[in-house]
Amino acid sequence: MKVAIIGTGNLGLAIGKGILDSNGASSMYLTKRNLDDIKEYASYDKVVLTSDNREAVKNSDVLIFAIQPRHLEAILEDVKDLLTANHIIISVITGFSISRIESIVGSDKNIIRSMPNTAIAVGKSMTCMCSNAIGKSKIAIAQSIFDKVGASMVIPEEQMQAATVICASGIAFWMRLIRATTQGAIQLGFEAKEAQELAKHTCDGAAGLLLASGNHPEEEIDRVTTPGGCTIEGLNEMEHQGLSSSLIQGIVASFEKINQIKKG
Ligand SMILES: NC(=O)C1=CN([C@@H]2O[C@H](COP(=O)(O)OP(=O)(O)OC[C@H]3O[C@@H](n4cnc5c(N)ncnc54)[C@H](OP(=O)(O)O)[C@@H]3O)[C@@H](O)[C@H]2O)C=CC1
Ligand SMILES: O=C(O)[C@@H]1CCC=N1
Repeated sequence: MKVAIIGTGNLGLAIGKGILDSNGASSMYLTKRNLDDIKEYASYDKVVLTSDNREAVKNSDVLIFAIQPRHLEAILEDVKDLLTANHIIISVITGFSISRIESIVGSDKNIIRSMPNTAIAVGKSMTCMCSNAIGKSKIAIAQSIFDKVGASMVIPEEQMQAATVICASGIAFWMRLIRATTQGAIQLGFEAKEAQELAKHTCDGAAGLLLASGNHPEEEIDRVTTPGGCTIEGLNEMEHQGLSSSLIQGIVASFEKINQIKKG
């Protein structure tokens, strides 16, 4: 698979790294205007660095657009005469609809809108995606790329905003929970570094238990809560202080904001 990342910034580089680490591409073009930021990748066998998006499109089958929303239209206009029915066009751009992309490049192109998260850099992204009518036949190819760097799910386009909040912003939400746990551990007497290790690995273990067993979180909670013990005491106090409620309200606020941004 010949892959091009158009716009190798924070997310584009994370995707590129994830695909390279998983041997998911036979060649990879990385584009941006200022190549100094990614010059360390020049020494990779399969990688070509260029500021010429047209060169990248000509030499690749899978095109992953990871620029800021305000740049997409001009870049698509610039390359659209090179796009063919064989290209798989993947946009990771927040809030940019498939119909808007079709209006620039045509509805006869395979267009996939996907929302990975930054854990793609370590092979653990939860990536949601949807496609236009013609792109449905290629979505399995896109999934095979993103499954190498985590898990993927095909969803209707109407759910992409919600998926952005849960999976992309979700990385930030989970980081805050890990930070708060770290602060708690420091208050209980651990050194900051130790506290962070304890919080990170416990979080990883909790998610790992659910992924491996398919159990509901409450089932795993039941296994740790000794009647009259310290776990239920802590859990109930967290709920008295509104833990679940504040998380749900935060998620809903984030969703309302993303919909406002879309309308704006
Ligand atoms: N799923 C997620 O977790 C997240 C998704 N996003 C979405 O991903 C997209 C990218 O976000 P992010 O990586 O944070 O943004 P960045 O600004 O870090 O990256 C965009 C890159 O595009 C490059 N660029 C700009 N113009 C061009 C051009 N004409 N040709 C080629 N490259 C160009 C810029 O480099 P240079 O200036 O050198 O050209 C820059 O490095 C956004 O649209 C955002 O909506 C964002 C954050 C999180
Ligand atoms: O914060 C944001 O608006 C973007 C979308 C998802 C992650 N970052």
